[in-house]
Amino acid sequence: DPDAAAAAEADPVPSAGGSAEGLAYEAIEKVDIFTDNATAAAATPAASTASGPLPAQTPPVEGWWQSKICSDTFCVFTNRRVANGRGIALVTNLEDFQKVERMENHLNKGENKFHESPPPFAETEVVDKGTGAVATKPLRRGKPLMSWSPVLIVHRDVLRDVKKKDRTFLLETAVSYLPDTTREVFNRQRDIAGTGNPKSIEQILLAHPFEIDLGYPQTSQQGEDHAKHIVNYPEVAVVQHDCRPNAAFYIDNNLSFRATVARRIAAGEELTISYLDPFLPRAKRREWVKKHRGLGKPCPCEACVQKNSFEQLKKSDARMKELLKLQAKLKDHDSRDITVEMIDRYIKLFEEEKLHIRLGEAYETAAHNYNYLGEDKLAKKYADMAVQAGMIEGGSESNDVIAMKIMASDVKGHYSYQYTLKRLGKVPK
Ligand SMILES: C[S@@+](CC[C@H](N)C(=O)[O-])C[C@H]1O[C@@H](n2cnc3c(N)ncnc32)[C@H](O)[C@@H]1O
Repeated sequence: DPDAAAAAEADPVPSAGGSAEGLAYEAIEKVDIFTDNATAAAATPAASTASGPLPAQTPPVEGWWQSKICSDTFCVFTNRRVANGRGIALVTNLEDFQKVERMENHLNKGENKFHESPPPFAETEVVDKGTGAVATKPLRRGKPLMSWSPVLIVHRDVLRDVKKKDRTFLLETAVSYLPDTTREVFNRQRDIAGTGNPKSIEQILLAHPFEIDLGYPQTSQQGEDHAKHIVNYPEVAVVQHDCRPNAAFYIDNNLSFRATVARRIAAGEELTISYLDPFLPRAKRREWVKKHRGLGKPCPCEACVQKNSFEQLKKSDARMKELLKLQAKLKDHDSRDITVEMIDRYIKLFEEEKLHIRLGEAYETAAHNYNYLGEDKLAKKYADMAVQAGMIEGGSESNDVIAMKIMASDVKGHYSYQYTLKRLGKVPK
């Protein structure tokens, strides 16, 4: 996909201001990297130090390890045994590395599997999109699909602050430290279609922007420090974007990526996730996809493209406008004019707009609002549905699921019961 490659080259960084030029910068040491790796040849050694190359650095078989391959405060780290031998590599600063190191027990809990074996989808060419994952059988809502621990974690500022040649070297070195099987899986995503023209690691990171935040940096001197990291899950790479996707995903407390079917998928239908916020206005979604998904073309999915009838698109825009307006009212405890019909309409709009990856939020808002009006049976029904949807969208340990379980267990005992009626002095005697 040379167009995508060119696009990524031209605009490689989701620029948050500033550039590599003019920043304090330290040349990284030239090293002979780990010899047993397949990608070493592709690595571009950065400027050598005056004293010449350092001896080879070989990570230990077990344990956390800090290489001396750094650029400024960003270094390459690894643990080749963690997550039951899957291993992990990082390019980040010492403090954020230590946060991940402390998560070892969590990383070891990664399930690292497709929930069905072989997975119920196959890699297939999708018209206008490239290689994607297509269902090989019908899949029901709620079916868990996959759970994978991360193999590469890169501080977001590496892509902004480290010079291209050096960051390429850091990234290639990090991947070279992964155990053989993991490295092979990683490298496969660089050329899924088998064109013989692999993507750079940076293109891979930007093509599928999963982000985690490791929390507020303790050593922060300036307000602009942050701990946002781009994370790679190679097995997920084949799943392409749709603004109205049929699979939901979240990153769990163990940093594992988990995907679940969000609406019924027919055999032969592409399995998709949303790479961006599905609530963005359509124009923004189109713009984003065009810029970041390569090909220089908008996303060909139904929710974005012009090839659908203009009427359909206008309807979708109108639905979103109505939905957001209703949502603002329903989320405001002080609204006085909410009716059962408005709540029903709100839910219907989610379904019509195919926002199946956000039903948890819709059902939760509905449950609260029915309860405000004293409609305890409907409140209970939607609280239960919010629990089910929340498991798909954020997992059983997510705050929303816990809160909705509590509400469902006793709707009349919940603060929201008859809240609006009481405020308006309308509580039936
Ligand atoms: C993580 S990869 C997905 C697998 C990819 N098709 C491949 O062969 O490597 C992300 C890339 O897939 C393509 N892609 C994903 N979703 C797309 C969409 N909705 N429309 C067009 N291209 C898409 C873009 O080229 C994007 O950079």
